[in-house]
Amino acid sequence: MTIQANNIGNIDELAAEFERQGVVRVFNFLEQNSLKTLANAIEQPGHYDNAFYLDGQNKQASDAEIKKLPVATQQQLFKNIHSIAAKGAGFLYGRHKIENHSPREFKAVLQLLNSDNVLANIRAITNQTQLRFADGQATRYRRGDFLTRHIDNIPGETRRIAYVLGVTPGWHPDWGGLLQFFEQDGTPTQAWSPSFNSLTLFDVNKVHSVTYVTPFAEKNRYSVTGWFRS
Ligand SMILES: O=C(O)CCC(=O)C(=O)O
Ligand SMILES: [Fe+2]
Repeated sequence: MTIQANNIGNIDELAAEFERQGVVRVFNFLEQNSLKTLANAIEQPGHYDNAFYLDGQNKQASDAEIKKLPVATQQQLFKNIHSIAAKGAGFLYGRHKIENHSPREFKAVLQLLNSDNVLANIRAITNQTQLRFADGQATRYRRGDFLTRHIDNIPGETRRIAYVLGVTPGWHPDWGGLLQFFEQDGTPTQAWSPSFNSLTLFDVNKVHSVTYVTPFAEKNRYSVTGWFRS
């Protein structure tokens, strides 16, 4: 199976925008049939574990594993996740790291992002000539999910450019789930609604978050995210 991209558009304009603000969006990234195939696969609930931050560690547990816990323990778990989040650290969302055993639609999108053509375009847009490959994960943010402020540049890893491919049609910006950027001091700057079929690219040193998905969101926020690495 293959997933295909549309023509990426005017590289010089995209590069100028990236240079100006360290973030740029490519709209209408995937070809229509490929987009439908991916959107259909990404909504299947079985793919995801809940990723969250607790006791200073990144953890993962499926819905079934959480449901098996006594109700009081479940409540305490979310209380603990929230009390760390209140201090500005942490996250809760559904995550599926794309690996060999992943659904073929997920592998195909990662293959596209690693194709010579896409890699060359991303290098040209970001002026990062040393990019070698992309890793990826499918993510699902449900009501109550969030990812607090952070940067993606982790010591010891070779992440250079973060990407987010929006795979939810008809997202309402009042539902939350915005990709929010900040100044270093925490002042909010731009926020992007996770618009369908847009590929957002940003510098891994930019401070950002995914805002809380509100209790009245009528959909889940799905995307494929990851990093172009050197
Ligand atoms: O989903 C997004 O918009 C951004 C995700 C993100 O910042 C991350 O996974 O590090
Ligand atoms: Fe991030």
